[in-house]
Amino acid sequence: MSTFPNGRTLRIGTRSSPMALAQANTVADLLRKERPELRVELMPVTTQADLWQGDLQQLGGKGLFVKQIDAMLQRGEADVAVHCVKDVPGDTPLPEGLVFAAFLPRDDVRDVLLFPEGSERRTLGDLPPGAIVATSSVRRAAQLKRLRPDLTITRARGAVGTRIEKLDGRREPDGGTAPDAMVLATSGLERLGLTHRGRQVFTVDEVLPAVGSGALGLECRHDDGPVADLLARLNHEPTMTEVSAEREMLHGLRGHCNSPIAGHCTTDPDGRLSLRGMVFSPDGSAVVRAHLRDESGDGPADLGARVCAELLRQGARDIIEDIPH
Ligand SMILES: NCc1[nH]cc(CCC(=O)O)c1CC(=O)O
Repeated sequence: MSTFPNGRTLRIGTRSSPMALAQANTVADLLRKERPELRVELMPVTTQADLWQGDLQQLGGKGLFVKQIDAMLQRGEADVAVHCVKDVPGDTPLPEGLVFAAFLPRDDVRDVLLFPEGSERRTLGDLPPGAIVATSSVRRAAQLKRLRPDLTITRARGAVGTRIEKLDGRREPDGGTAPDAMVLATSGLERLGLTHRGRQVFTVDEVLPAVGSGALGLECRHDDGPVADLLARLNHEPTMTEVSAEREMLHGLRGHCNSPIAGHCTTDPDGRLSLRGMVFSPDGSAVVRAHLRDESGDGPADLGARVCAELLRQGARDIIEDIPH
């Protein structure tokens, strides 16, 4: 076991959005608790993707939010990177030389519906026919259309707080028309202290969460033993196992960032893993689903591969290939 030298400052690379800063501060506090003498410092970066107002696809996809932070870590300008696992691309391995050293205990994985400030509406059912719901997630859009085919889905760009300002009409909405409702992650609202804005929390049966949702991943350089050992003390094993199963499934599906893919793994009371996966066409009209349990204890990689194989057997490849990207 190598120890992080006392004199050195541990630098945490993070995006500079309020949610990212809250997450990085959570990690910093946990590390200080673990090693009270440790000096921890945040290194906030406003990524190109954060500044870009246009279509993210034109810039190179949503993986860009993590790419720039990972590059800092690779260059040795930070010692740790904190990412929402959901934002870390699953089709490619982590950048050269980087590893996930730990995952924090998973927060609420569910998506939640919000209405403009002051609205009396509480559920999807309260929305009039043809109402506009904002989300940039193709996974949420497809599942909303399955629940309510009449809805119009529009984009929502920017940090979570910015999106809520657009919903409330305190800022110019994306596409010019103010949405009637918006879907966000429960965990994101919690991290910003905005839980009170959530109305209908969707069950995982209504809206299956994204792979990695609610989990924070802590990366470091694989050859940085002292930091890896320190981070390992924060690792929550069940979250690591569940996220591994979900990401194995995602990797096998070879989706792109326009693929509406959902995956959610839980640990049953008997300790066995249970993984659900779904792949949708953008309007939700086509869907394949699989739900398998790791009965024989073969582990997360095996379970992820089996759910993936079942989705592919049902035609997931065709659904994914049919979507422009
Ligand atoms: N795409 C942005 C993003 N990335 C992670 C979260 C929240 C945390 C999580 O779901 O893990 C959010 C906000 C949202 O989806 O509302």
